[in-house]
Amino acid sequence: MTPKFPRRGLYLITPDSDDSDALVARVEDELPFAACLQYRNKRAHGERRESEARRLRALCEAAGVFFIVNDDVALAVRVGADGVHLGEDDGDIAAARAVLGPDVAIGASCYDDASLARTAVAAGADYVAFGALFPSSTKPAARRASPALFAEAASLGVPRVAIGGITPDNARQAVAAGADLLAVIGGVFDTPDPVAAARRIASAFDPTSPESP
Ligand SMILES: Cc1ncc(COP(=O)(O)OP(=O)(O)O)c(N)n1
Ligand SMILES: Cc1nc(C(=O)O)sc1CCOP(=O)(O)O
Ligand SMILES: [Mg+2]
Repeated sequence: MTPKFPRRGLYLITPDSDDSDALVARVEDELPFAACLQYRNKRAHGERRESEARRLRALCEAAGVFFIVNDDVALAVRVGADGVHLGEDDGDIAAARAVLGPDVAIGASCYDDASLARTAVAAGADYVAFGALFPSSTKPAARRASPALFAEAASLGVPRVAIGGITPDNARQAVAAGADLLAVIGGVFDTPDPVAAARRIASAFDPTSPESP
């Protein structure tokens, strides 16, 4: 049975990489702290992209982590992903739903715009993402999203993902604004200790967990 998209937690996204083995090894270490993993490698194409997606799909299956493919509905189908993430240039949500059927999750980038989120949910999206919440070194030109968007989108009834510049130090701010999941690349993978960073971001959802220095 296809798992349901998680309601809360760390939504890890793979960093760009030219080395498949290194990419898979890096992700494996942080998976225990993730509710969800998105395969996003803008440097991989064709067979390498498919092979990386298959390897990560298998790791997620074993770890019980929800697996999402970025941008590419056909690749998501080929590797049996649990979901696909679509941005403004990645095709129509209703068309993706028609291909994927009811059980594969669709996530939608909504940038800084609550009306995009309403349209996406009406078209069949299972979660919405707003960003960039903080300045992002991965995507420095990303337009900035107001923290107020998360409250505005609460009535949509789907998980709200925050993305862009999230780090262990600002993760609690994003959760306090109403984000249900925190999507992170650099705040985990560009740190000296990615496992510790992933653990700290995951702990932002636990109000009883003391903030570590
Ligand atoms: C969870 C999540 N949110 C937003 C994005 C960005 O999607 P998009 O605007 O299509 O940009 P690219 O990631 O394709 O460069 C995302 N991937 N994941
Ligand atoms: C891929 C992406 N999309 C964004 C958006 O705002 O839609 S920000 C972003 C980059 C996320 O990486 P980092 O965690 O390193 O900032
Ligand atoms: Mg995209």
